[in-house]
Amino acid sequence: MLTFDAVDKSFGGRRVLDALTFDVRPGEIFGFCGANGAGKTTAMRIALGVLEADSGSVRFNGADVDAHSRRRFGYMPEERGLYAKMTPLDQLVHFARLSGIPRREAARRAAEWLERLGVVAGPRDALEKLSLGNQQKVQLIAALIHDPAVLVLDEPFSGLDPVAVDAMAEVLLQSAREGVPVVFSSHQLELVERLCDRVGILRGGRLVAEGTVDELRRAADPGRPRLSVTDVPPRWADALQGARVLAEEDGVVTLELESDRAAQAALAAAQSAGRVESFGRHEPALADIFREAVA
Ligand SMILES: Nc1ncnc2c1ncn2[C@@H]1O[C@H](COP(=O)(O)OP(=O)(O)OP(=O)(O)O)[C@@H](O)[C@H]1O
Repeated sequence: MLTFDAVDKSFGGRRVLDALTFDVRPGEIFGFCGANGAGKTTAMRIALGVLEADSGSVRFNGADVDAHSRRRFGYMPEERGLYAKMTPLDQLVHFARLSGIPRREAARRAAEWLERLGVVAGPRDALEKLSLGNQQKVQLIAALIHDPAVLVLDEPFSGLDPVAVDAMAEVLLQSAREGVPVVFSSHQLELVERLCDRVGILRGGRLVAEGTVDELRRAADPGRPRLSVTDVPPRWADALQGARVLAEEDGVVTLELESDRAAQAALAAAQSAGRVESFGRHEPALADIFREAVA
C-alpha cells in the first residue's frame, strides 16, 4: 500500500500541497484528478523523491519511502525522460540493467513489451523518430520493465489514440490484478471512471473528494428529476408548473422538474397525455462531480 500522510509542500511561500492524505491499496487503480495546477505532479514527484516534502510522509507498506524502496517503484514522469538519440530497445535494456536485470533477460523483456504494446518503429530508429504516442508507450515500458511493486504514472494517457489507450489500460489492469497499487493522474475523466477502483479529486493541494465513483455519485448533488415523454400534443409542457424543457427531439420531450412535487404532477400529466419513456434523476458523470468538487 502506498500512503500519503499529511504531505505539505510550498514553493516560495505559496502552499501547493496542504496536508495531502490518501492511500492507494494493493491491487487498486487510483485515479488522481484535479484542475491544472492542483498539485498532482508535485505529489507524485514527492513520492518518487524528485522533490522533498516540507512535512508529512509518503510510506510504502508502512515504512517511509527511501532510495531503496523507490527502486521498486515504476514511475512515468510528466516530463518524459527518455534518450532521444537511442533506440527504444537499447534504452529499455539500459533502464532494466540499472535495476539489476541481466542483459539477456532485459533484452527479452524489452522486446516482449515493445511487441505487446505495438510500438511502431524500425529496429534502428532512434526514439526521436517515433510518433509521440509510440514514445509514450516506450516511457510506460521503462516504468514497467523491472516488475515494479507500485506504479505512479503522471498523465499516461494524454495524447494516445483510442487503441493505444486500450493497450495502456490493459497493462494497468493487469498490474492491479497482480496486486500492484497503481496511481495515475489524468484529465480524461471518462477513462478514470471506466478504469479506476477509487478516485481522488485534488483542489488547492487537498483532496476534496475521495471514493469509488459510486460513492462520489451518492455524495454529489443528486440533480433534479427528469421526465421524457412521447406522443404529447405540441406545447403540452407549457401548462406544467415547475417544468423546463431540456430537449425536444424525434417526438421525445425531456423535462427537468424543479421539485419532487412538480415531478409527480408532471408524471401524472404525462401518463394521461402521452407515453412516459423515462422518469428519474439524472445520474451525474464523473465530469459533473469533478466540476462540483473544484468549483
Ligand atoms: N519547482 C516549482 N517551483 C515553483 N512552483 C512550482 C514548482 N513546481 C510546481 N509549482 C507550482 O505548483 C502548483 C502545482 O503544480 P503541479 O504541476 O503539481 O500541478 P498539477 O496538478 O500536476 O497540474 P497539471 O494538471 O496542469 O499538470 C502550480 O501552481 C505550479 O506552478
